[in-house]
Amino acid sequence: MFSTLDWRALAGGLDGNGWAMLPGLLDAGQCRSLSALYDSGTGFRSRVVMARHGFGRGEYRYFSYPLPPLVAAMRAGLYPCLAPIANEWSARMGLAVRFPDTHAAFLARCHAAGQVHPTPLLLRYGPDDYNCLHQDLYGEHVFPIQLAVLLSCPEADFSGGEFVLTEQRPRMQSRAEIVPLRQGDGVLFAVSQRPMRGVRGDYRVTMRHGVSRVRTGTRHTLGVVFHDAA
Ligand SMILES: O=C(O)CCC(=O)C(=O)O
Ligand SMILES: [Fe+2]
Repeated sequence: MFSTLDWRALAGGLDGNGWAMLPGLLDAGQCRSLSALYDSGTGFRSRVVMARHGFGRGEYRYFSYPLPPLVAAMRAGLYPCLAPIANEWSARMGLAVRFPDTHAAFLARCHAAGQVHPTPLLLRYGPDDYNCLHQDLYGEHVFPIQLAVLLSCPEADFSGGEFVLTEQRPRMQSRAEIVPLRQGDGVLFAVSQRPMRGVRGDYRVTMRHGVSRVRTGTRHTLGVVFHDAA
């Protein structure tokens, strides 16, 4: 399903910048039907009001299993394309962990360690809502790349609310990047750490992501994390 994408270019973006765009991953109808699930409130295991936890302002809901077919297909379909990149990152960072070829095998590992709760989620932001810079870590097992898809249409449905990534290199101050997503665009990005080539070999950089303040309207996002939660 995703094997026809230009994975050399995508791996180049992930290696170089810590993120890569998947333009037009979902069409407008798919975006609308996923967004509509949010308010229907069915098919979710929990709802989080971000302000209650100091995560920002806005809310999100984690899907329950079974995931909506489209979400399940993206999670299982992207994983095998990402696992080789994740394995190269592990090797370059001197980590022992290696990721199996299939998402089912990786989930079995998560589940055996007690990480059994599904992590794909829908987020909803209204005026003045935002998402603090964070990392989606849910236990010992971490797949180092995740996906977010913008379901709303910038300028038509909302203004502000930009997807922000920061990268912190050892002994240096953080730098930020904005990913200019349109409706249906996906962004693959590093969950927490990735290797960066330096003159004396690879070193680790720390990534965080968040969303700047929504000025007007409503913004929905789909988040797909590949590890499950404890
Ligand atoms: O709403 C967004 O664009 C970011 C969502 C997020 O934090 C995630 O998908 O992990
Ligand atoms: Fe996140």
